Amino acid sequence: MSTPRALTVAGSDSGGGAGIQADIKTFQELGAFGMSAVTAVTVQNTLGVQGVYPLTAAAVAEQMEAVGRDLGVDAVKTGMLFSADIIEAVAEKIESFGWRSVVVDPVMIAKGGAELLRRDAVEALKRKLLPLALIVTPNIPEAEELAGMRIVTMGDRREAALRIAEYGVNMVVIKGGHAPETEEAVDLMYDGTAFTRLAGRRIATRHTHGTGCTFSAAITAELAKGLPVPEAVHTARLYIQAAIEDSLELGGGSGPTNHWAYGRRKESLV
Ligand SMILES: Nc1ncnc2c1ncn2[C@@H]1O[C@H](COP(=O)(O)OP(=O)(O)O)[C@@H](O)[C@H]1O
Ligand SMILES: Cc1ncc(COP(=O)(O)O)c(N)n1
Repeated sequence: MSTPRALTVAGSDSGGGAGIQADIKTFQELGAFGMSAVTAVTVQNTLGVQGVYPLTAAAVAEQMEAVGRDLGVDAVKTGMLFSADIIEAVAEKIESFGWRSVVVDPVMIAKGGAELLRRDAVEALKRKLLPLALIVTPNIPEAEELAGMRIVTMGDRREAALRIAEYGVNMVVIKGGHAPETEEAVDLMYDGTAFTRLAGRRIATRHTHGTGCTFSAAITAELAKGLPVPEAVHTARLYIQAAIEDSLELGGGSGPTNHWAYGRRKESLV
C-alpha cells in the first residue's frame, strides 16, 4: 500500500498545541505522512499569542511547490493564512496541482483574541479559496463572518451553512465548541443536501487550545488515506473528543489537547 501523504499550509505555534505542530502530530497519529508549508511564525504559549511574523506569499508558494512536485500530496489542509496575498498564492498552487482533497479551516482569531487573518483578507478567503475546498470547518464566529449573519440557534447554523456552501464548497461543518454551555458539543455538517448532527459529551475544561486545528488535521489525514468525507469527519470527531478528554494539563493558560489519546485508547482495546 502506498503511504498516505498529508500537507498542512498553516502558521507555526511555538507552544505546540495549534497550527503546524498540532497538524503534524495528528497526521502522524492517524497514519499519514505529514508535510508543511509555513505561512507565519507565531510566538505563542498557553497564555496567548505574543508575536506574529508572516512569511512572504512567494515563500509559502515555494514550499507547496517543493513538496507537491517531489513527494506528492494526497490531501491538503489550510489553517492560519494571515493575508490576502498568501491566500491567493495558496489557491493558485492548489489549482495548478489539481488537488481535490482540500480541507479549509478558516482560522481568523486565536482563542485569546489575536488576529491570525487580516480583516482585509476575508474576501479573498471567500472568493479564492472556498471554491477549491472539499470541506470547510468554521467555528461559530468564523461561520458568522463567512455567512454575514449572527448565529444563535441551530436554525441559524443551518442557514449559515447554506450561505457558506454558495461559495462553491462541497461540505460545511460548523463546529460547536463556542456554542453556549450545554451537556453536548455539537458540530453541524451540511453535505449539499442534508444536515447531520455530530454530538459528543462537552468536557468542562480550559485546555482547548488547538482543537479546531486538530479536528481539521484529523479530517485531512483520513482523506489522505482515501476515506470518504463523512467517515473522515466521524473519525476526526472521535479523535478530538479523546484529545480533549485526556487533557495534558500543560501551561498556565489554555493548554493543548492530547494528540496521543485516540491512538492509546485504540491500542488498549486490542
Ligand atoms: N469543551 C469541549 N468538549 C468537547 N468537544 C469540544 C469542546 N470544545 C470544542 N470541542 C470540539 O472540538 C472541535 C473544535 O471546535 P471549536 O472549539 O468550535 O473550534 P475552534 O478551535 O476552531 O474554535 C469541534 O469538534 C468541537 O465540537
Ligand atoms: C498558528 C496558529 N494557528 C491556529 C490557531 C488557532 O487555534 P484554535 O484551534 O485553538 O482556534 C492558533 N492559535 N495558532
